Amino acid sequence: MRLSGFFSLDSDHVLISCILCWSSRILGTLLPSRVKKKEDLSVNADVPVLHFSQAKHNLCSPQYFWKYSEVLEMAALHTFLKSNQQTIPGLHSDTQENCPLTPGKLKLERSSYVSRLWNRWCLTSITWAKIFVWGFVLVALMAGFLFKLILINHRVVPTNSWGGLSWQMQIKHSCHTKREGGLVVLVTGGAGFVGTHVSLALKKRGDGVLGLDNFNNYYDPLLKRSRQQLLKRHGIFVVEGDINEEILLKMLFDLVTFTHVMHLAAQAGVRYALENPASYVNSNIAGLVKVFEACKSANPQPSIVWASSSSVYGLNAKVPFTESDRTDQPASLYAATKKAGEEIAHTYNHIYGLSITGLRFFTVYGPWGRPDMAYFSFTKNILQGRPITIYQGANESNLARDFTYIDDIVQGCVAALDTAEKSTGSGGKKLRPAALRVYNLGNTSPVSVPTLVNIIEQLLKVKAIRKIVRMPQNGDVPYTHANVTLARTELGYNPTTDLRSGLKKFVKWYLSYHNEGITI
Ligand SMILES: O=C(O)[C@H]1O[C@H](OP(=O)(O)OP(=O)(O)OC[C@H]2O[C@@H](n3ccc(=O)[nH]c3=O)[C@H](O)[C@@H]2O)[C@H](O)[C@@H](O)[C@H]1O
Repeated sequence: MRLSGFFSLDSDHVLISCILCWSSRILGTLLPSRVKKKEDLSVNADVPVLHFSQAKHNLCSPQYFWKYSEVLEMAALHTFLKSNQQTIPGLHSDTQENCPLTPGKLKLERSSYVSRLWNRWCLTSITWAKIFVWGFVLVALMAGFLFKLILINHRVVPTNSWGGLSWQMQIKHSCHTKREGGLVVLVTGGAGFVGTHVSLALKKRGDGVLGLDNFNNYYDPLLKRSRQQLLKRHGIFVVEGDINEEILLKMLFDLVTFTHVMHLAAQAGVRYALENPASYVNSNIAGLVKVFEACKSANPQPSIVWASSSSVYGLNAKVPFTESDRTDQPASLYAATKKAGEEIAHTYNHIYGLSITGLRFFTVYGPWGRPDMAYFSFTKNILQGRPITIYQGANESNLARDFTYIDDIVQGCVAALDTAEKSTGSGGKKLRPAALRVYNLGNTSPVSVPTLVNIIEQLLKVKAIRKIVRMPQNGDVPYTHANVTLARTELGYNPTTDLRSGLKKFVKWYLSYHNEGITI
């Protein structure tokens, strides 16, 4: 059972504190029977456990009292007795004089019923009943602690997922290269749309590939499981875990010397940020930092290629979008987190010498795609005879996207990995300046959304029921168009698939996937 990371949880601190506190109380309850002589009853105002005999006029005969962490109560009693010209037999005189109190400010109040019951309980001598009750409380707390320990370990270390010889063997096997100078790549978001395609492309040419995916339910996890099966058939293992699990990342980096990290795990989707903003911060910012941290600490450090987005151009009106254009007007939280990612990349490059390449993807589509995207949901709804909603911009203008086919994107990703310079840090320190790059990966020919629908209708041979509405304030931008000159020059990137050809392949996959009886 692994304990690392466990004790950092606040609730556990509380639980452990409870156990210690109640253990001391139990011991304390059992001890008073041994405190019999007056000389044992000196009070130190600095010590929270107070023993003193009670003044004659108060209640009945002198008895032994003791309390916990109640300096104020003692002080209040002291004030009361002083103002009534009383002393407390059994207390050292200097303690009576030096009590930390301000006469007149505190009032002696009659203790509560529960408190009196508690005192009476404490004053009785040791009994088997008392031992039994306290023993029971202690055992219950320990049981709660152990139960939580098991639960947390179950969550952090799913029995069928992390650790063990077989798990390590699968990782090693998946990372095995089959060509001279082959890359060893950790693909985060490995069971995602782009992650699956990039992993397959790398594996096919003989690189070692390990996937990492949390299989979250942003869209149907069954599709991710199907992609995982596909990857498995090609010898690619996908570790089930989140990029925010630092322990897992450390385990993977300890186990494998990755030459590259293809970081594709992210919270995607522009409009979903209105529903679940925290997931964007968690994955696209916190998760990105965790990945960079793991890479920075690795020795040797891998080179990193990661997915930024065309959405960083935001409200930029200048088209086509070029890498040097302004990106300080994000229209959605998704865009803002991707922009933040680019700035974070700059920091890790600057401080730690990580070689980092950001790729701004332009509305990627194709087989095994994401069901939340328009081309996918339109296909599904048209086939099911359900209406589709088409957004329009100002003055009834059509929205348009530089839809980019997955194979072209894969080509750009692989080229970015191949051309990435090595990171220059070691032992968490930069030794010399490292490469920091950003490229547009688009198709360079925007198509309007109604045209997209026309093509899908023709391919499906089914008419869409169109519902045209004014674009809501949901983070959408009216138009995207990539200038890919830089990627063309430096990566040899060359998109070749037009929207009709790409959608044809998508529809073919969609129909065959559903004919196999899998529902999305
Ligand atoms: O390039 C990116 O960086 C992003 O690309 C993608 O975002 P978008 O370009 O918004 O793609 P997508 O949702 O397919 O909507 C396409 C068009 O259909 C319109 N649209 C959408 C839904 C609908 O019901 N109706 C509609 O008209 C809609 O208004 C839009 O005009 C990725 O999802 C995102 O993760 C990110 O990678």
